[in-house]
Amino acid sequence: MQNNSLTPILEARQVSKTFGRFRALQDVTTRFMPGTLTAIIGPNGAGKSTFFNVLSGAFAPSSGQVLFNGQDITGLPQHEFARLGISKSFQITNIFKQLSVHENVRVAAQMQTARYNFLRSAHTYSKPIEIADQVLQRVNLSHLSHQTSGDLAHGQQRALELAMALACDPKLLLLDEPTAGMSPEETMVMMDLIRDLASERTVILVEHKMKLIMGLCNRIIVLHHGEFLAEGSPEDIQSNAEVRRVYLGDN
Ligand SMILES: Nc1ncnc2c1ncn2[C@@H]1O[C@H](COP(=O)(O)OP(=O)(O)OP(=O)(O)O)[C@@H](O)[C@H]1O
Repeated sequence: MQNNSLTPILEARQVSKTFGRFRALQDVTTRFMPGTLTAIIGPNGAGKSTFFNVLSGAFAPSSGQVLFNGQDITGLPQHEFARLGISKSFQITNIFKQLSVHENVRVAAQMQTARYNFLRSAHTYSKPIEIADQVLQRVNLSHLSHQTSGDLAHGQQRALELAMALACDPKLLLLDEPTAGMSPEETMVMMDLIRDLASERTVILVEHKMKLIMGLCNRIIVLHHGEFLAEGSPEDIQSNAEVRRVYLGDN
């Protein structure tokens, strides 16, 4: 495995994904450098979620390769992605709604610590509690630690998902529409949090809210009909005529 600043932390090489005879992704090649905050955008049905799922290990690509720090991770099981340090935002349906906020994060943290502390039972019990305390503070949910998760407001549930992803201390964090369904106030809080998290790790997100993306990310990738269309800074993308035509509706 390589590990220098010129090695992409994640790379997709000619990645395609078919569902039956339908090709949802076609030969997508792109690189994600360490420390960058990248948004994947595109019109409805462009293949964003499919690409996100391939990058996070939820789907194996039908062809092509995914590399993490230069290591081929194509088709590895999801838990191997997590072990390498790739975490994705848990979907709300993955929250145990009957458990408390703290318990949910502890379960996520336990998956991480159990691997390293298999034979050290005392540490195995105390470490997840410590991690849960830290990440809940990080996402501003400490005051709701003992609340039943199902009773949280929508924005707080999304913050809890993020806390669960952070409990694994990922090197690469993948977020699928982190502000979906949030109020403008909740969106602002989440944006600040993502900006803060991105100062310490690589972040890739799929997001529909253009204003949010433009103010948050330093790189944008545009997909269209399952193909790579463009990449660049927010300014590059805003002024790209092809992107404006297919994505922003300019003629
Ligand atoms: N499991 C599946 N089986 C069949 N077709 C699928 C499946 N998942 C996605 N597709 C199709 O692949 C295409 C890309 O879907 P995808 O969800 O990746 O797009 P998207 O850019 O995330 O869209 P949206 O912005 O609407 O969420 C769509 O035409 C979709 O209908």
